[in-house]
Amino acid sequence: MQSALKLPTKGATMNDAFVNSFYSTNKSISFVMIVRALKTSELCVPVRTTFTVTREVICCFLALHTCRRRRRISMLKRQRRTGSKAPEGEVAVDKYARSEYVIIQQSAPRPKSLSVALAIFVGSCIIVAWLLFRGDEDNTKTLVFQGEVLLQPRTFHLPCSADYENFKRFPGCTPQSCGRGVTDAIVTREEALTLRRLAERGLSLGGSGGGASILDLHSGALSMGKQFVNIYRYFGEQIKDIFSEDDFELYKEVRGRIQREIAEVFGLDPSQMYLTKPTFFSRINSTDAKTPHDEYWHPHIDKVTYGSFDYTSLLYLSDYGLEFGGGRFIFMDTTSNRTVEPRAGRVSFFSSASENLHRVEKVTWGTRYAITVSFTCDPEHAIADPTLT
Ligand SMILES: O=C(O)CCC(=O)C(=O)O
Ligand SMILES: [Fe+2]
Repeated sequence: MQSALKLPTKGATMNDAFVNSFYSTNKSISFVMIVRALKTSELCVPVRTTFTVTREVICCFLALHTCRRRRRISMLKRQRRTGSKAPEGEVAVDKYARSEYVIIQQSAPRPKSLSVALAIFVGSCIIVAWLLFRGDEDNTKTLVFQGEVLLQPRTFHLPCSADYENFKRFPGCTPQSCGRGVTDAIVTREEALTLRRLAERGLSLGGSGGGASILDLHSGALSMGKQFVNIYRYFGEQIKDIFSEDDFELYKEVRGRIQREIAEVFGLDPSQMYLTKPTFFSRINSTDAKTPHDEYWHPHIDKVTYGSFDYTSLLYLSDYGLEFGGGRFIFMDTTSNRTVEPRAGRVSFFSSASENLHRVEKVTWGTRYAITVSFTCDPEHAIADPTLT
C-alpha cells in the first residue's frame, strides 16, 4: 500500500528521515525490503496483514511524534526571537538549533501525543491478534492457509480411536499413533496442474448433473448424469486419445511419494502399505445436488464409509479462494473444527478412523479439483496402480 504521506526533506529531523524512508520507493532500508518481500511472497495473508498494519501504525506514531517535535521547536525559536521565557518543563535548544538536525534534551514529562500513539499502537496489535487467532462462531480454526507454502510437513498427533480394535492388525502399518499432516513439498504445482488437466479431460467425457463428479482411473468409474459409466468399456480404444502412458506414470510416481511421506510421518514400513479403492479424481462446483452421490459435504469417517481405508490422502489440484470459494476440508474435532485450505500441489493425509471425522464445505463458486488416494494395511484389499492397457 503506497501512502500519500510524504514529509519534506528540507529541515528534516531524524524522525522525518525515518518516516520518509518507510515510504520511499527508491531508498533501500532493510525493513522496507522485508515488508516488500512479504507483500510479494506467498506467505500467509494474516502475516502480511500484520506487517502492513504494524507498519502503518508505526508510521502514524512517528508522524505524530515528528509534528509535535516540530511544533515545539518552532515555539522555542519564536520564544528566542521575541525574548519570551520558555514554559516550565521545556528546556534549551542547543547551539545547533538553527541547523537542520535539532536535538532537544527533554526534561518534560512524556508528551500526550506519544502516549496516545502508544495506546493506538498497542490497541491495534490487540485487534490484529484477536482477528488472527479468534475462531468462527463454531470454533473453526485454520490449520493451513492457502497462501502458505509448507516445505516441511505440518503434523498433528492424536490418540487413535477404538475403531482399529475391530480390525485385524498388520505390524508395520496398522496405526499405533494416529493424526494428520499437510505438506506442499512432495508434489510440485506443475505436477498438480498436469494431473488436473488429466482430470479435466477425463471428466469432460461425462460429469454429474449435480455439483460433484468423480473419475476413478482404477475401476474406470466416471460420473455421467445421475449415474456412473465405465470409461474403459464405454470409450474403448478411444480412451488412449484422452490419457497417455505419461499421465499414468505421473499418477503412480505421485502415489509412491505420498505413500512414503505417510510412512515417514506415522513411522510405518511403506512396503506394508497398499493402494486401495476407491481412489479417484473429484470435480466439485456449486451446482445443486441431483442425487445423493452429489452430496459430498456430509461429515463422515473414511474407514466407515469405505471400509478398507487405513490412511487417507488428498492431493489438491486447485486453489481455494482463487479458483473456487467454500470447499475447505474440515476436521470435526470434539470441541472445534480445523480447516485445511486447498492449494494446487498440497497433500493432506490422516489416519482414516473416527479420530479424523471430517467433511468438505459446500463449494460456493468456481470449480475444485482433488484426488483421493487411499491406503490399506490389508493386502487382501490392495489394488494395483491404474494402467492404460
Ligand atoms: O476432497 C476432499 O477434500 C475430501 C474428500 C473426502 O473426504 C473423501 O474422499 O473421503
Ligand atoms: Fe473422506
